[in-house]
Amino acid sequence: MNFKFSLRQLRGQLKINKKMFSLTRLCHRQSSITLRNYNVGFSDSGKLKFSSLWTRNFKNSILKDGCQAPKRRLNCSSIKSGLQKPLPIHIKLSIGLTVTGSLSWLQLSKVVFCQAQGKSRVSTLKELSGDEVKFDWKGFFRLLRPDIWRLIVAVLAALMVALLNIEIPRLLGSVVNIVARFVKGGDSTSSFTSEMRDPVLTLLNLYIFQSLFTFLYICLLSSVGERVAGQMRKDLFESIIKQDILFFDTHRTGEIVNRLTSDVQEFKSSFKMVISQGLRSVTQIAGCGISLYLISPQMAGGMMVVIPSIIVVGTLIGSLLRKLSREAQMQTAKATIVAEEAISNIRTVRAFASEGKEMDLYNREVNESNRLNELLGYGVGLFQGGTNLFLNGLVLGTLYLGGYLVSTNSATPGDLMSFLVATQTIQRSLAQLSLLFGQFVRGLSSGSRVFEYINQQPKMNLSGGITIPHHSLLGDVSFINVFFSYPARPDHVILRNLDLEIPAGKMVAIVGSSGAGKSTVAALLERFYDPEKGNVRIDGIDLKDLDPSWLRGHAIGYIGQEPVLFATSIRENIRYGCPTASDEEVEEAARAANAHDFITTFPHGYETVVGERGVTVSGGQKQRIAIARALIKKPSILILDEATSALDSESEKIVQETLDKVTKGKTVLVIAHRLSTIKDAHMIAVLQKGKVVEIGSHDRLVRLGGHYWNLIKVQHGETEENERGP
Ligand SMILES: Nc1ncnc2c1ncn2[C@@H]1O[C@H](COP(=O)(O)OP(=O)(O)OP(=O)(O)O)[C@@H](O)[C@H]1O
Repeated sequence: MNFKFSLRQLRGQLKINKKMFSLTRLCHRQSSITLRNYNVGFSDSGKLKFSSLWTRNFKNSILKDGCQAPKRRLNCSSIKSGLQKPLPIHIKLSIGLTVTGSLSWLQLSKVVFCQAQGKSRVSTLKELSGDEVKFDWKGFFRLLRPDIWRLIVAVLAALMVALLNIEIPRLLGSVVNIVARFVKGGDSTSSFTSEMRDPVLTLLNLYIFQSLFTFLYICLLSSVGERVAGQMRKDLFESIIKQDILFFDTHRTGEIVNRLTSDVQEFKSSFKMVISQGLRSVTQIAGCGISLYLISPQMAGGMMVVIPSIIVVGTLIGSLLRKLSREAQMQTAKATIVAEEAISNIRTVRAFASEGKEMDLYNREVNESNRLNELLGYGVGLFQGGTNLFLNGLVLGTLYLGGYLVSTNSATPGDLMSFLVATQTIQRSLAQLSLLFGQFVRGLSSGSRVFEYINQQPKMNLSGGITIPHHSLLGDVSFINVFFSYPARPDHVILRNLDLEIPAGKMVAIVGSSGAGKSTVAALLERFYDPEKGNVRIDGIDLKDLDPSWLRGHAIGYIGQEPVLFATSIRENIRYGCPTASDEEVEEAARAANAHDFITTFPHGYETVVGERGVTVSGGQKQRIAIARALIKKPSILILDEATSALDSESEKIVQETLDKVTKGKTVLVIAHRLSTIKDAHMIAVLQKGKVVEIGSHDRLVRLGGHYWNLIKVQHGETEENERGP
């Protein structure tokens, strides 16, 4: 059994006791799933030792189920192991045969190694637990706290509306009784008007107060709902934007945006509806129930038998609908992700003439979403139709029973009227509750998804640590014995034992074949990730001790292959590098980046708004704006990650001249594909499989005739090939 984890990775990921821990490997092959649990210990020499604890094979039957009915869940409950505790394991097989699982017992290890179709990945327990995320009530009340008084007043107003409703049936009953009395011949001592005045005026007052309270609670609840949703969005965005780069490596943009938009929206609607209508319905049911009892205990008794049974049946059906609703929501999100990816990568889609394919893919997801939503609609329709039938039957029953009591003089026509109105109120409230239940559940699941991200703590803080004053920062960079794998693929070691020194003010180039790990070196210098072993230092200080926001905001300037500009003015794009920069400083940076001249030729000059993703400026111009953006923070260290490789030869020449000019006197790490651009570098390091295999000046490496020479030969061949043309 060969685990390709390094010891440090495991420790880092699992936060386990160093002596011993257990690890479960899910291995998915064509015909079976194997779960193997290992005890992992350390030999005297410090090497990892695995001893198999138990193995379970799940053969065709389970697999077939899972394959033929994608997304179906399989429960392999209570697999006993050699450990002291039973290990209940729940495996979820989803489409595409990705094996995930939620191993609730895993207190020792938080990471499960999954292998599916030969591809392996490590997932955190949280990731694996999927939709099992709980709603964070504490977090919710924290959001509510600033508006608690508004909420309390809103709740009281909603209660008042409900309480006033309770009195209405009785008053209507008394009105009916007066009418009935006058129909029979009336009372000679008083007139119809004087008899009617009191109940009618009271009713009118009640209706007016009800309207006022309704207005009050709706206004207050809307404002509380909006504020809570707004704060939720802010907290969510703050949490997302602060997440480690790993988070963005492992979550799709569409999924993240979905939580920020539809999930918050859904939660807000549910919140408002549940509090206003839910509270009102419950109070009305209770209040009208009491008045029913006061009017006629016999009829109220009959109702008390019927209503709880409706609630039980309603709850059962509601929980089925809830499951369906969650699936429908997830499917809708899936469709959004497909659309989002296609739209944001429209150029690639167009270049491959894949519009049809994308449409098919989207249509398929939308069709599935429609199917589930339609199914949900049928379910809800059936449920509501059934509830209506039942409740109307209830009214009819009341009329029948009440009519009988009136005919035997056990009740007055007014009692019957009161009873009917109260029953109708209860009926409406129950129907409302049945609707609300689905909404409540949808709101909870959306809220859980939002809080899941809000509560996710990044491992790396964005600020805090040492800052070096600008005048004393030399810009000496060193990589010392660095080992690194991307957290999303810990089994794949990218850098091993990397040693690299970039003396202050010098330029060091990294070359090597594609995938050798060149950009990874730059990512580590920007501290997007921490090395698993070894250190990256600036002026002898470990990056981990430096303030990351100072590091990225002041010390290092990055110029990449495909600069992304924001859809705002050129001035604001340059100022993005240093928000406090004055207009003069912006122009100074643009001049340094050879961008001022072309910017001033635009009709709106620096105020020209670049289109989405910077499409209104050419590649070379975009790159020079990006250079100005990097220069404005006056960094001591510059990273040029294939900064000219996406440009045509004319733009490349201009940008290269710019770069030659701006890099003078700075510590520069250049990642270069075109070797001709780095001939003058102080040092060239050849990277192969994450290791520096050759280092020296261009001349020295050419003389050596090794890896660098081979790269030059290959590139020379490519160039000739290109020049000759097809
Ligand atoms: N975010 C990531 N998560 C997981 N693996 C990654 C990530 N980024 C890069 N890799 C992997 O790391 C390896 C090195 O990638 P890197 O981008 O550093 O190579 P490179 O030498 O810069 O290649 P190129 O010249 O093609 O840009 C590749 O195998 C790549 O698949």
